[in-house]
Amino acid sequence: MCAAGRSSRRRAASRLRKTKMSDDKLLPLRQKIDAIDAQILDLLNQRARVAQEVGHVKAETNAPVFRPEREAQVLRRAADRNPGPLLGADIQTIFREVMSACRALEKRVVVAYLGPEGTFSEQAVYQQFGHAIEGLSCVSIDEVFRDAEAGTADFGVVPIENSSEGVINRTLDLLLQTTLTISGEVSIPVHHSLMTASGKMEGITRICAHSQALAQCNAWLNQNYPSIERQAVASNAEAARMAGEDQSVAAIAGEIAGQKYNLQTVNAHIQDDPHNRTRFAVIGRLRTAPSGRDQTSIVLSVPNKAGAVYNLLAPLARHGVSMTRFESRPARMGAWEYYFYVDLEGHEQDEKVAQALEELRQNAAFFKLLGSYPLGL
Ligand SMILES: O=C(O)C(=O)C[C@]1(C(=O)O)C=C[C@@H](O)C=C1
Repeated sequence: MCAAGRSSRRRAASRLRKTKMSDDKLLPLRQKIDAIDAQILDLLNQRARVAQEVGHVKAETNAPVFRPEREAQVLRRAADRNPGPLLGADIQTIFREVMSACRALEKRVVVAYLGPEGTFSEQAVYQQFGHAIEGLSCVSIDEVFRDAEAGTADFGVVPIENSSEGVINRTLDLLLQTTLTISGEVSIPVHHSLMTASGKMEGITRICAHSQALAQCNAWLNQNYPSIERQAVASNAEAARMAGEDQSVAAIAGEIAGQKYNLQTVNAHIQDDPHNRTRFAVIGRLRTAPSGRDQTSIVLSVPNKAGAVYNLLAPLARHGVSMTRFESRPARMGAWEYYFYVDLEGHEQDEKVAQALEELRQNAAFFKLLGSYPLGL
């Protein structure tokens, strides 16, 4: 064997010796991990058996299985008591999945969302419910509402506002009409990437994405691909599906959609706002109990006269209720000029909130309580 071959064998033998020395040191540590994992496994199933008993009590009293207020309290407590080194957010992710699995022993909730699979809406579903659920992919926000109203789904998750592009008008319009309530809110960071099947832009004649994503990446597209046609489609995941089937199509989508449809990233994080986030509403037939840190959403309308809105909201200041969000939307139907979507700090069952809501209800030309729910974690 030549010198080079002998040298290569020596290096390989040295690597093997180092690996064996390392494994000898790792063995007792891995045995410690195995012993702790056995305790975790036992404790998880102890917890699951108690959750099953909870499920039996709920079945006897026909009580709702999903309790957003209770889950918010469990997650807050886990993060507050977390001594580290695990990060609080990672501890909450773990406990969310533990509760999701326990809840599924009681009932595997069905959650409708704007599909297809791989959308940010689907990510929001998992952020709220964990993964032990049955997801129902819908082709439109309207269908999500219909499935939740019809009981085909227990809950729906719909986009309500994007930090770059503002409110999702269709969701606001449907919230006005629906019999459903808002029982939760989820906010997730939205990172858009430009993707193609080949990972290159040669031969690309169309860039497809949801209209919101095209708008959120408008400056970047103008800067980098000003001459390629842009086409709005039902969702980013749909754009990813198209790009996976057509070599002339590029998609703006998230990493999950890209992986699902076997796309390669051409450019990552192309959204114009690096802090781009989308807020989702969880809708269902559930009136959520107080969790200790809640928010209440309402819709109001007033006659079109000077100072009407200012006077209308006076009860909030009088009762010391903080307004956290205020959106106006032209009334597409009904007798009023505008509807005002208002988010308040507190739960409808809190005394000062209840008093303020009663005054608003009496003074407003139109009043609808959309729901009280735990503040996003
Ligand atoms: O406490 C309850 O009501 C439960 O059903 C238990 C549990 C949990 O695993 O902690 C599971 C589902 C609920 O949404 C809330 C909490």
